[in-house]
Amino acid sequence: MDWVEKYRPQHLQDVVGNSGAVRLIYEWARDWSRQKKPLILYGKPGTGKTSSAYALANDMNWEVVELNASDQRTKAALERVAGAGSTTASLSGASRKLILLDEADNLHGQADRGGAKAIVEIIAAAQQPIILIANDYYSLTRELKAVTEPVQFRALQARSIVPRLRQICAAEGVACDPAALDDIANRAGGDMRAAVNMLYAAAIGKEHLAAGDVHTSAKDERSTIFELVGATFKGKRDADLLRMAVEVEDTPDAIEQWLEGNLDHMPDLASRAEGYACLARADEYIGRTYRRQYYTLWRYASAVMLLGVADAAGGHGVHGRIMPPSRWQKMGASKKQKAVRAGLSRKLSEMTHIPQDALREDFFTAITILVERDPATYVREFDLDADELNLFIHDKARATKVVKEVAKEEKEKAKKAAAKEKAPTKGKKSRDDDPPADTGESRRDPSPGQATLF
Ligand SMILES: Nc1ncnc2c1ncn2[C@@H]1O[C@H](COP(=O)(O)OP(=O)(O)OP(=O)(O)O)[C@@H](O)[C@H]1O
Repeated sequence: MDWVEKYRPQHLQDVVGNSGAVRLIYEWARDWSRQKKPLILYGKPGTGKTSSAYALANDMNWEVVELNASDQRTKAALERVAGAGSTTASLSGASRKLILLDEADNLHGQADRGGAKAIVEIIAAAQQPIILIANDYYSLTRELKAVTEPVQFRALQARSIVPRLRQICAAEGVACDPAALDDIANRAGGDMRAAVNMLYAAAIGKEHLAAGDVHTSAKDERSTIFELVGATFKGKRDADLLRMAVEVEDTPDAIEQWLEGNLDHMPDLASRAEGYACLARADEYIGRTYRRQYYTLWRYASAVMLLGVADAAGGHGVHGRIMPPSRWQKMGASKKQKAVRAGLSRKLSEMTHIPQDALREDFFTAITILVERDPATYVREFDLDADELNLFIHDKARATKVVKEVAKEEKEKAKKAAAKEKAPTKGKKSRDDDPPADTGESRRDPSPGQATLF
């Protein structure tokens, strides 16, 4: 089992740092009543938000019901677990149910805005304690902020991280040089998950961890995804593949996309089919990992896909160059990007009446080329915000600038149009052929250019 999961805090008192936040959570739970607002734990990754929620439930003897796949978070599902009809006691004898909603910045998932509103209403009137988790508080909707209580988790100090690493080393029987632990803690950037992962990569299989060991396993010298994909198709030893999978920065779902992209080019149909079957199986584990927040399953996902694809490829190597996944697949890297990508796909699909999957598969590259050539025009055509534009041009500063400039132009146009309307019409010949003022709404009509494009 990897150490991140093995050493997840079981009780609130095991949570390192953020003592104010932990106390707040405990007091909220101790005096919980229906009048209390749900909590939103927010802050940087790897600071203990999810762990604290689980530790709290454990300390309070509450059962955890986690709804974190967007398709589970329908109004009906939430109503069932949190609404008026939900019972307090559970079958397991736990006194209450703690409802956990991760990715609160993408609360409504597939639902439209109306669905999101309904979900916020259920949260506000919940009959069970609810904890939401988010990275960025400022990306949450105003409605959600109004019905919840924020609890911030700050990046951890290196001096708080070191004792935890020391404990883990002691439990694993690894003698450690204090300078090695200081080094890891300083590199982790306040993220305990990153620190524990670095410790694992540096210390696994060793009896003694020296300062130099950390350097050799540090970020820059760890295996890259290119090396991992190459090694898989060449059929490197199982143990090496699994070690490399721990070292690369990418999550198993990203590794899966890389393998899939390269499987596509394998000439032998039977081997390709065998490889896809392994990816499908791994995908089930990945889905379950996210749904249950049970990260041990990630290990199975990695093992199934790497060893399975290595077997299918039969050591013949990658056919041609190692290819990164397609632009569209790569965009799914972070939670926030996923939400932006899903929103964009939905929006473009509604505007163009092309199903989302066809848009992604057949039109995305063409749209990208057009947007890259003339971002301002497509910000207007597709009503893109800066995050959406950034998905195409991969330059956040430029995307923000373009979107701001377009908004400014639009505002000026609207102002001019309003002034024109107010101006006395006396003496002015009414002209039916005057172009209509450019209101925001007209932007949604497909232009002739769009019609030919799609
Ligand atoms: N404050 C902490 N004390 C002890 N261990 C921690 C702490 N924060 C994180 N960890 C370690 O990192 C792992 C991940 O932590 P957790 O899932 O709670 O982070 P998170 O803040 O919810 O991150 P994310 O925003 O990425 O979901 C835990 O399993 C544990 O090993």
